Amino acid sequence: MYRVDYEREDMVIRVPRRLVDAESLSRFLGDVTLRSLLESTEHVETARRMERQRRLDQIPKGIALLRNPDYNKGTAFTEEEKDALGIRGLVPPRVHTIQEQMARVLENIRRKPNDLEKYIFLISLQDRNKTLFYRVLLENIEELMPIVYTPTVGEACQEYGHIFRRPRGIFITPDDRGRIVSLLRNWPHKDIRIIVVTDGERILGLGDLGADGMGIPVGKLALYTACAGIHHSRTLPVTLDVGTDNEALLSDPLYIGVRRPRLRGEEYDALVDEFVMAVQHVFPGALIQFEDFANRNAFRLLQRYRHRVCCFNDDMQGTAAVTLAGLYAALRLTGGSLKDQTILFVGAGEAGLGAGELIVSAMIAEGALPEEARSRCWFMDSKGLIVRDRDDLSPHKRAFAHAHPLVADPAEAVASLRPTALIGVSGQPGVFDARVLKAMARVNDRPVVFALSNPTAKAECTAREAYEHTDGRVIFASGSPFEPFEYRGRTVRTGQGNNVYIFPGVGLGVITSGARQVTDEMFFVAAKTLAQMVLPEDLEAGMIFPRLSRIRDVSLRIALAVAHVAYRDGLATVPRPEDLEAHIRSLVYYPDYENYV
Ligand SMILES: NC(=O)C1=CN([C@@H]2O[C@H](COP(=O)(O)OP(=O)(O)OC[C@H]3O[C@@H](n4cnc5c(N)ncnc54)[C@H](O)[C@@H]3O)[C@@H](O)[C@H]2O)C=CC1
Ligand SMILES: CC(=O)C(=O)O
Ligand SMILES: [Mg+2]
Repeated sequence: MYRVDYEREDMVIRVPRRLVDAESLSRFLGDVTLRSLLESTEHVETARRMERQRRLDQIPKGIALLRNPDYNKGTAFTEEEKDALGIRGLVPPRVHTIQEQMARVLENIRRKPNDLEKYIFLISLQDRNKTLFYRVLLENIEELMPIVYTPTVGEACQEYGHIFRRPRGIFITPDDRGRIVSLLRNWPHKDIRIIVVTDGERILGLGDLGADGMGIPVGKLALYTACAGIHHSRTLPVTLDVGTDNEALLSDPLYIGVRRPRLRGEEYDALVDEFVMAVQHVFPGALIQFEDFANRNAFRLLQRYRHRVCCFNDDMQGTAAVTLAGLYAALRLTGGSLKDQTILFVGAGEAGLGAGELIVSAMIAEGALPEEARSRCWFMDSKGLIVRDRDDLSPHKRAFAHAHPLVADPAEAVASLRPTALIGVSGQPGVFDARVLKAMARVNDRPVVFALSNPTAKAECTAREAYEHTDGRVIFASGSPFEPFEYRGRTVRTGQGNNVYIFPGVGLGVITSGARQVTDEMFFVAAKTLAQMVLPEDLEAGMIFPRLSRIRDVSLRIALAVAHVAYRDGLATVPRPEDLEAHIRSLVYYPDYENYV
């Protein structure tokens, strides 16, 4: 009897010994791909040959191979492959290594006149050769993340219709009601584990970009692969194109989306509901990440689905975890405990309130009473401080309304509340002006200031401003990266407080354990793990997050912590492997060329 290990790592099938010849074995196996034979007798060679032939049969041949980004290797096909796959003469004679190809890619990128051109080049590479795209991204993550992700992805979304080359992901419109299952079935890959979905209404801090927001799910999923090693064929970007209220887009002849005002109310909810249920049907158990929905829908959708399906909202929960991690790391510099901090959020939306709730739980875990914990988190929105006397507060905001006079000026709020940490999630550039920063420096030895709004142009202040107006005493992080700069004779390198440190690892932990739900506890352990991974030398240099070059390790550790929670809390559906870490490691994809012959 053979023990056969299939592509679905959790499946072992017993093959009866009577299936001695390749043909009957092949019939028995159907179209499942045989990955390796672990135990066998005299038929190992036959089965291996059969597997090689089956693999070769799957691979497109001739010019179709060079046009297929899943299989294309560009100039890296071997001499044997050129003959076996019918491409001799269709590629140049010289065979390059992937390292040589990466050098060419980097030379091209660095030659581009601006970041948008770099984005176009990189996305075109993703269209031609995915292995090379992900390898270059992985090995040059510090240089290239600002291109495929914030800030450049924001500019790319603003120009999406104008720079459009090839479609990517699935677009679902109101006209698709009743047929979303069939749209999902059109996707070429069948084993989807992670879906990032947006309706484009709040793309970063840039507002309603309609269907052009597709750049965000595409970018986030590229990071799932680069940062956590989740194979790209298991990911799916989705845009619910429900129209846009952005007049400039509606009148732009090159806009790619449906030209209609945004769908609202029951019809909107019904479309989202059909989508979520269609995912359960076509890709059962896939993790759905809600991304960049506007405030008015985000809270409601998370509430509706978080206990029913495997999903989370990245802007609320992912951002919450990275913010909490930043605070924990800052405490390693300032001393003291979280429950004794006073935190002022400027911005009381998805990101701010999500972070507030997680911080309250973390303070309670340290022994604070719930009311005590809440009283340490203060919020400002566009109308000023969130206080008890206001009668315009949503229930989410009211949970943080404390007794205080209404103050509209953040500098005044800082002077009055004396926060130890100031967190910007308002999407309003310049809100942390010299007065605000100086006020923070007056009431703290080491003021903690996070300007988390994206993209860079929306940051509440720049890294340099934060240093200059606090005599260099600030502990700073920003949602989008700032270049290192010279300050009083030393090079300051600040950290990026962005949910990219969280969602890839959480996703990896969830899909490897087969978690049925994504819980707040998972984000809590993700935050703790992330903060622990900040090295003393990072802190020394001014960084309260690990260098991005360590992101794969960070994601792996977070995945492990998240999977532990899934097993401990009875949420896992994959049997617990003996060695969880080895199991997760074995599933991590490293982009390298496969030998086809
Ligand atoms: N660094 C990161 O990982 C993340 C950053 N963000 C960024 O955070 C920003 C906000 O995102 P969401 O919370 O989802 O948006 P949201 O629309 O839900 O909330 C924005 C909040 O800012 C408030 N606000 C507007 N103008 C203000 C002003 N002048 N003063 C004080 N408050 C003001 C609004 O009243 C609202 O409460 C965006 O720029 C987004 O890119 C969001 C998620 C993750
Ligand atoms: C980073 C992110 O998710 C945002 O700015 O929306
Ligand atoms: Mg987002």
